[in-house]
Amino acid sequence: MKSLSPSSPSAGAAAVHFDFFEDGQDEESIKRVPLDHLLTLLEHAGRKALPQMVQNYAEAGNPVSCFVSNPFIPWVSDVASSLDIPCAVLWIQSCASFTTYYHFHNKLAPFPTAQDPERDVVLPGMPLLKHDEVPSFLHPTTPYPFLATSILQQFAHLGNVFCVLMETFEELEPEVIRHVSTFCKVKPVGPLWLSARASAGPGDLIQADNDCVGWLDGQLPGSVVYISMGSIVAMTAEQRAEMAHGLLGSGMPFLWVARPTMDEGDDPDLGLPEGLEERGKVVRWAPQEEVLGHVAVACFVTHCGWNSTLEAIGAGKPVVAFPQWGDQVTDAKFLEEVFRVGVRMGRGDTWTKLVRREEVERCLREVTVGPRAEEMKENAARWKREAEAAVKPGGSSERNVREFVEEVKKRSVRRKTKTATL
Ligand SMILES: O=c1ccn([C@@H]2O[C@H](COP(=O)(O)OP(=O)(O)O[C@H]3O[C@H](CO)[C@@H](O)[C@H](O)[C@H]3O)[C@@H](O)[C@H]2O)c(=O)[nH]1
Repeated sequence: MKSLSPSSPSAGAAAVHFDFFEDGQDEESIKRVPLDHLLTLLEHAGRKALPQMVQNYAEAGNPVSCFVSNPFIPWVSDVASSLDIPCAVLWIQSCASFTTYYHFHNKLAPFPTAQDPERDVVLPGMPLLKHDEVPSFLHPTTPYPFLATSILQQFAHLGNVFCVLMETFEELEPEVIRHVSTFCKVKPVGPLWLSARASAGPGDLIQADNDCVGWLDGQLPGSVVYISMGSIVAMTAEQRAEMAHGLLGSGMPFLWVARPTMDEGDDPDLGLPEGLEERGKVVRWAPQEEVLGHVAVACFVTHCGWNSTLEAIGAGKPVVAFPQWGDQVTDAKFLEEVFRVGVRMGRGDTWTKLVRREEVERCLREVTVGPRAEEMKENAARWKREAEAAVKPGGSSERNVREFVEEVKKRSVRRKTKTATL
């Protein structure tokens, strides 16, 4: 990866400036590194690089006043402490997931175990979670225990951070936010994509296929299914075939973000049924926020990554929830049963299960036709209004961002005073 200096042109547009450090890997070798080892490599390189980057910024006249880490890089708070710079965390999943991980880490409630894998989980401020609604990395059968280890380290580092910024909003998860606030300084500041749009526009590292917006312009209002599985998950060839036939069976036009799996490499042939593209459009990366905001889109088939979940909420679109792993299974429950804007297509960790074409078709019909679909549409429209209000001046998230900035400023002044008196 190329390293950029503070004065280099940044990657990403508008409000967000991306900076990079060397991880010692080239583009080919990194593909062969297992995911758990990648996190270790990142930590190793990051612990060395961050102090140097901080110094570079100071020398360029832009001293760093605060670090904001995310749940996969908890070691950042150690670096911040060693430099005497305040550190916050941006928790980029739901508050429901946060409290679940917190209770698991601190052994505050019983969770499914190898001996009792189907145990329900009861937590304060939360609806009951069935065993397949708990973030799947915490389940004894997970093939990705190292991801749980990595996320849980965040909770061991909570004492190092002065605030947990959360990508959610108070009106969306009121009870659980209230409960978490009793043991942790949490500030819900989302949906961040809505506030970024209102300020200067988001940055995006991946080039989107913008033609698909022109294609959407030619479709009838409320007619199109949008399908996307986020930035990590790709459907297997078998699942792609079932999805394709389900879409054909539904009779609805569609915009589908489809990529080969890691095992398939960069092969451009996705093996989709012939004639499929007469009925819809398949792209490798879409400008998702714009797509979800488009009047032609009727519903969103999503893997329920938390960003996609909040983008659906903020755009007011009903969803077919197709969770794959981790927090997505919890998000799917909330989308269906708490926010009441969607139906679940398969339960729990669907990573290794196949969802058949009939089920795809049934879910698409359920979310777009009939009284239940109307109710979901109304709920989605209400959440859109709530999300927009949260980030407007005076809204709950906007107030929390302002309070956070004031706190950083105060801490910065205190640090300067301390340095001056030494
Ligand atoms: O064609 C596409 C596809 C996706 N996106 C964007 O990519 C992001 C995807 O994020 P998310 O929905 O959260 O999915 P993942 O990329 O899979 O996110 C990982 O990180 C999330 C936040 O921690 C977790 O909730 C997920 O489970 C985990 O898989 C969203 O902002 C989308 O708008 C695009 O812009 N264009």
